[in-house]
Amino acid sequence: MQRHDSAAVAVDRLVVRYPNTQRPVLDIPHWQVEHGQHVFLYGPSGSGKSTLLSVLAGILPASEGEVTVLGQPLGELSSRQCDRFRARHIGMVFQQHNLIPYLSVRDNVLLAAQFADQSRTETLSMLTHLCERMQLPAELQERPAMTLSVGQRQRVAIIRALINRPSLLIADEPTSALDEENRERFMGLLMETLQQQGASMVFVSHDHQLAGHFSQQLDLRTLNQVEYDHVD
Ligand SMILES: Nc1ncnc2c1ncn2[C@@H]1O[C@H](COP(=O)(O)OP(=O)(O)OP(=O)(O)O)[C@@H](O)[C@H]1O
Repeated sequence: MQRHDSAAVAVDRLVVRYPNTQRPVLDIPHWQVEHGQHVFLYGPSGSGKSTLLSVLAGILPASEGEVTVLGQPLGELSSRQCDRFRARHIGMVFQQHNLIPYLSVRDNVLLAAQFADQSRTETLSMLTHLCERMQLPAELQERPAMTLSVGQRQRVAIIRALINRPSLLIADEPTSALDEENRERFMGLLMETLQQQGASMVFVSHDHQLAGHFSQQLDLRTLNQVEYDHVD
């Protein structure tokens, strides 16, 4: 099997079916994301965007084919190894940012950093640095996540995803709860931080106004050979 050590993501002959369903959701002959590339992935509701992100994150296994992330074929990992690989190398931000409401911002972030190879001191200094970059006042670190505004929580979710200096960031509609001004500011900060860290990103959104921030815009229908069910 061909290896793609030079790419951040490489997908070969990928087929994905959910359990108890015959028809695949994804059938992608080949797709590659280069290191440092930032991909804006779009497509109609039900076309398989979230499914593809789950496969890239190693949350959902490929039914057929090979998915290689940062040179590691995910199919070669046990589920425990896959969890560890994800925690160390992949940052994830979802629409539901899943912060633990009663834990402080700091503890929410430290929880995500527990699998990282960096020390607690390094993590805390990275947290301070990212709070500055994301324009979050330092005193917010002590506050329970539930006391933050939606925009602040979204920025904490990004900080949590970046705390382990991931090489790949996977984002599913992370800006959906933000107003236009906060969205633009959030995107600017995110892109700057990613560039600084040299990370790649696959970002799913329905909001085409954001597409200009990305090095590549990709309609999933051009990759996926499965006809999606129209629900719109
Ligand atoms: N757990 C599941 N079991 C069975 N089918 C599923 C499951 N999750 C998603 N699907 C189906 O897979 C297809 C793709 O869903 P997916 O959530 O990946 O689409 P999407 O492009 O992200 O949609 P949206 O833009 O609405 O979020 C849909 O037909 C959906 O019903």
